[in-house]
Amino acid sequence: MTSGFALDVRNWTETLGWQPSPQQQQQFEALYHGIIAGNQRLNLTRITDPAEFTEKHLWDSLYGLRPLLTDDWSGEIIDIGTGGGFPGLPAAIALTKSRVMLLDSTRKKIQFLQTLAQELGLSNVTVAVGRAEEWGRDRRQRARYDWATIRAVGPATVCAEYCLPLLKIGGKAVLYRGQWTEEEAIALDRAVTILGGEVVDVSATFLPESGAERHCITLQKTAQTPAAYPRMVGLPSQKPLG
Ligand SMILES: C[S@@+](CC[C@H](N)C(=O)[O-])C[C@H]1O[C@@H](n2cnc3c(N)ncnc32)[C@H](O)[C@@H]1O
Repeated sequence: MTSGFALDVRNWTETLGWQPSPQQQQQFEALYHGIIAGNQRLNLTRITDPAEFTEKHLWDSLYGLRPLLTDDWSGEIIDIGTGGGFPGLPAAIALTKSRVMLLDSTRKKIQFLQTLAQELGLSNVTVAVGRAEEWGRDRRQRARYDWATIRAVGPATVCAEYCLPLLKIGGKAVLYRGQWTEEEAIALDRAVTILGGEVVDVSATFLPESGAERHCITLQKTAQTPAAYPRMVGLPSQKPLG
């Protein structure tokens, strides 16, 4: 399709238990080129090298969704603060039966992602401009999603306040983190207890090429989130729970 992009997915079966089909490989490649083109006018990513993109955007996005990759999973995911479409777009490519909502507060990024999703032939993607705090209070969105993903949007306690109100009871949220400290774990436990959830998994790994440290923190919603949450726009990050 394009030159200069070598999608090296040799170890994906070993590390993810999953391999992309030829069509999915083409979509990943087209995603790379779309992001690089968009980067010229939007600040989407500092990662432009193809191998680094494969590891830090594609593999990293899918690592947090490993439990879904082994199934013919057909639920609804919301990617909160999706930015350039991560982890949401790799998720939509890999999970062909899922529906993926890409939410971001920056209109121009969302307009770009809408066009990109169409170019990639992703009919399972919907996009929206909005703040997670407002969406969590919107009756049409609250308690609607099976899974939420959130990467590089804020402290874990803030991410929990953005994600849990949007999940159905039993739904899960994956918080993508780099390092993970005891202090963060304690604060997150307190926050999720307030929000009607619990931490069900903390998975530490290293990126397969660079060896950079990653943690995926999985939350599960176990009860209705109290009506007071999420708090008004800006408050979760100004006064984090926990
Ligand atoms: C650093 S970028 C991360 C983008 C992407 N998730 C990734 O990992 O590459 C953070 C994004 O979150 C969005 N964002 C921050 N706070 C938000 C909120 N409360 N609601 C919706 N989007 C938010 C910003 O507009 C920005 O695009």
